[in-house]
Amino acid sequence: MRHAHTVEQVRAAEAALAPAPLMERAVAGLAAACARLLTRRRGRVYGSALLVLAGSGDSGGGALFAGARLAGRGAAVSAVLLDPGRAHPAALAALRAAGGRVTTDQEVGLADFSRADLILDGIVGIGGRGGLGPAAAVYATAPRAGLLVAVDLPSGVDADTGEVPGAALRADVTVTFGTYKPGLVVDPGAGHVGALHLVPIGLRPPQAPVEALQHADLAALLPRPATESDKYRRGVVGLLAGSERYPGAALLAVAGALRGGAGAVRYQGRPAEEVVRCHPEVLLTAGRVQAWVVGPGSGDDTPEALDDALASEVPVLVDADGLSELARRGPGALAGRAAPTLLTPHAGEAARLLGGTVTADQVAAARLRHARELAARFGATVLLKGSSTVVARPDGAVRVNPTGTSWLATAGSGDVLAGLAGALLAAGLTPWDAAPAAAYLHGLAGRLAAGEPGAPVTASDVAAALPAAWRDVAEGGRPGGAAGLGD
Ligand SMILES: NC(=O)C1=CN([C@@H]2O[C@H](COP(=O)(O)OP(=O)(O)OC[C@H]3O[C@@H](n4cnc5c(N)ncnc54)[C@H](OP(=O)(O)O)[C@@H]3O)[C@@H](O)[C@H]2O)[C@@H](O)CC1
Ligand SMILES: [K+]
Repeated sequence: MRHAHTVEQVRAAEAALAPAPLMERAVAGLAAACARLLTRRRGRVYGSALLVLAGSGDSGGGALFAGARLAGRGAAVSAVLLDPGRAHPAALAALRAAGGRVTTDQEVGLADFSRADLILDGIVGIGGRGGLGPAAAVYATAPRAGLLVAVDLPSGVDADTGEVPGAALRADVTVTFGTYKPGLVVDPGAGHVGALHLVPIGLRPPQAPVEALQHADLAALLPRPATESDKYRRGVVGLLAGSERYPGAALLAVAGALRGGAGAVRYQGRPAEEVVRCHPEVLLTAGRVQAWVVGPGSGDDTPEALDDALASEVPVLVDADGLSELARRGPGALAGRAAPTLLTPHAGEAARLLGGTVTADQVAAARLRHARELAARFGATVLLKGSSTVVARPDGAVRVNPTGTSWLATAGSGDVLAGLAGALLAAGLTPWDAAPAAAYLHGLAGRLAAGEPGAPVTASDVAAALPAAWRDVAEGGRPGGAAGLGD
C-alpha cells in the first residue's frame, strides 16, 4: 500500500524530528538518485551538466545541497535563484564552495535549462501556494534535452489535492521524502510526476487519508473459491442493465461480472435472448442475489430497476443511467437503505449528482474534493472514474487507483467495470474494497490488452484480459507481475 499524507501531517511529523538529520537524509537520497540517473544516461556523474532551479524554501535548499554533492563528484553545476534574496543560505554557500555557478539571469537560466543533462526542480515543495509566478512558470514549457527531477513534488502541483491551478513542471522522476503526498497520486497532479521514488527520512506520520493499493494488497483482497464453494458462496450478482436500444451494455456488464469471479450472474433486462446467446452461463430466472448492479444502458427501464434494487437488502452498485435517475431523485433516495450503496460516476455524472453546480471539467480538475463531497452527500462509497480513478468513503477516506491507461477511455469500458465491481460486492467485499479492487483489475486488464507501447482496445478486449490481470495479481510475488506494477 502506498500511503499519502497531507501537508499538515507531514509538517507535524517533521516537527517531531531534529531538522539537520532530516535535511541530511533527504539530500543523500536525492543526490544518490540523481547520480544513478546520470550514470545511466551518461555513464558517469563526472563531466555531466546539472541545473538547479532553486526557490526560497527547503525544497530549494535540498536541491542546492544535492547540487553541491554532485559538484563534488565532478558534475558542472549551475543554479538559478528564483527568489534571489531568500535562497537557503547554508545550501547556497555549500554549492558555491563546491564550485557551482549561481545566476539570477533568466536568459542564462533558460540556456542552461535547454542544455543540462539533469535539472533539479526545487522551486517549491509542499509549501507551494497557488500557481507559479511568471519567473518560475517559464520552465514549465521551456525546451530541454535532459531529465527533469522534481524535488518532493513537481512545482505547481498542489500537494494535498493534485490540483494544478496554473503552470506546473512536468518531471521524468519525482524524488519525494518521508511519505507520498496526495498530489503525487491523484490526477491531474499525478500526470506531472513521472517515475516516483520515495526516500525514507524517518518520518512517523499518522494514518493516511489517501492510499493507493498495490499488487500485494490486491492479491490479499481478491476472493478465492474454496474447494467446497458453490455459486452462492462465490456470490450471485444481479444485473439490471441493457435495453433494446443498448443491448451491448448488458453484454459487457455480464462479461465483467463473469470474469470478476461471480458464482453466477442473474440477468434481468430486455435483451435477455442476446445475453444468453453470448453468455450461455447467465441465469434468467428470478431468485436470490447477493448484490445488484443497476444502470448500464438500462434506458427507460431505469426508474423501476432502481426502485427494485434500492428496495433490496443487499449491496447495490448504481452506474450510468441509474446515476442520472439518482441525480433526479437526490440523496434522499438512498436514505432508508441499510445495505451499502456504491456509485460509479464519471466526471459528467458526478457533476449532475452534485446538483449541476459544477461542470464535468471542474470535477475532473479537483477529483479528491468532488469525490469526497459526493460520498458525503449521498452517504455512499463513490468510485469517480477517469484518469487516476478515485474511491471515496462518506467519512472522507480515499483510495486512488494506480493502474489504468488512457486507452481505457472507450465506449463500454464502464459497463465492464460495473459488472466486475458488482461481482466483487456479491462475493462479500465491502464497497471500500470492491471498488478499488475492480478499478485496479480493470486498469491492469486495459494495460495488458493495450500492450506496450500501447494500441487502441475495445471494452470487449478489456473484459477478455481480466483473467490475465487476475493471474498477474496472483503472481504478485514477483515484482510487478507481468505488467511491471507493484511496489
Ligand atoms: N525539512 C527538510 O529538511 C527538507 C525539506 N525538503 C522539502 O522542502 C519542502 C518544505 O520546505 P518549505 O516549507 O520551506 O517549503 P517549500 O515548498 O520548499 O517552499 C516554500 C517557499 O516557497 C514560497 N512559495 C510558495 N508558493 C510559491 C509559488 N507558487 N511560487 C514561488 N514561491 C512560492 C514560499 O514563499 P512565502 O509563501 O513564504 O512567501 C516559501 O518561501 C518539502 O516539500 C520538503 O519535502 C527537502 O527538499 C529537503 C529536506
Ligand atoms: K519541487
